[in-house]
Amino acid sequence: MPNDQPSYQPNSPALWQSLLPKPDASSHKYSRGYVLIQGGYPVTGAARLAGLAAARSGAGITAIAVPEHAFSIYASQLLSIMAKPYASTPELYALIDDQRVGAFLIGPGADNTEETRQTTLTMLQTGKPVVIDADALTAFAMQADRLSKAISGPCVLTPHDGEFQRLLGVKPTIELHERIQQALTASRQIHAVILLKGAKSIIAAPDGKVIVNENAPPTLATAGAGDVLAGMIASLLAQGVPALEASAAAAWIHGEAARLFGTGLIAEDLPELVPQVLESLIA
Ligand SMILES: NC(=O)C1=CN([C@@H]2O[C@H](COP(=O)(O)OP(=O)(O)OC[C@H]3O[C@@H](n4cnc5c(N)ncnc54)[C@H](OP(=O)(O)O)[C@@H]3O)[C@@H](O)[C@H]2O)[C@@H](O)CC1
Ligand SMILES: Nc1ncnc2c1ncn2[C@@H]1O[C@H](COP(=O)(O)OP(=O)(O)O)[C@@H](O)[C@H]1O
Repeated sequence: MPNDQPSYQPNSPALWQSLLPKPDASSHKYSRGYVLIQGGYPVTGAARLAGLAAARSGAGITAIAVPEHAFSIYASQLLSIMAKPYASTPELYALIDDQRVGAFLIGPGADNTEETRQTTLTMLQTGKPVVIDADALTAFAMQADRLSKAISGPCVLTPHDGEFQRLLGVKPTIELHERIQQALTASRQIHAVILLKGAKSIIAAPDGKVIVNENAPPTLATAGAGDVLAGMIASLLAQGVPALEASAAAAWIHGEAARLFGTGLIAEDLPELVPQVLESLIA
């Protein structure tokens, strides 16, 4: 009897370790990757967590585009990560137009608004890698076709079950093979890598490749862990790692950092442990 269950690979460093970026003597901060994150208001912690994660994952420059009225909130708690204020939509789009940006992240704390939708579409128009998470997924609830039409470059969507259901009108199941099929169908429909988060995260690419990440302790079920993961993926994309491998590597490293920390994990702890995990993988 033919086996029509979708095939997948368990996530392991062997799938992506050789692609991890290594700085050398010719590196400068821009050549190591510039991540631009959309920062929202009043939920400001999420983009900052993502920024920390992007920077600790090796991006040479991480910046958060912030509405001018929220600038002091962001800037007061950021040092190496830059808060870039904008007073108008054209000013925000000028930040997005910066040729040096290597990858974008939108969603953490962005709010479910028309502005979030338009900013996402503007990022996608650049053709550069874009990570779409959290509120930027919700902002396209039942409008996945609008996203798929706009995607022209590498793109990773990182829904949890609720966001997946809002975006596509399909409730993810628990059964692994059916869940893989759901992620794969979404990936083909949207033309993006889908990282469907959970205890076992499914990472599906439009070409049919699927990786399942099980390196994830349950302590990751904590506020902001997804924001950190999104920042890590954006960082690897900005450093030139392809979308499927960037997603798989980030998921594995994220889980490993959580495992190293152990009990009492909060999202802030994850970026701090990423360098230790990267060191063991790159050495
Ligand atoms: N430090 C910060 O600043 C932080 C800021 N954050 C930012 O907050 C913003 C919105 O966050 P949010 O928690 O309000 O929205 P969301 O996660 O969509 O939950 C809404 C509902 O969805 C459902 N649901 C179904 N499946 C689910 C699942 N697997 N995991 C979770 N939920 C699931 C569930 O409803 P239920 O199914 O239980 O009825 C749930 O009540 C967003 O911008 C984010 O970036 C956070 O990241 C935290 C740290
Ligand atoms: N029970 C669990 N076991 C392992 N990992 C989990 C579990 N629940 C959630 N995670 C992981 O934790 C992260 C939670 O992300 P998300 O739901 O977006 O949270 P937030 O919006 O608060 O950042 C994801 O990487 C997900 O895979």
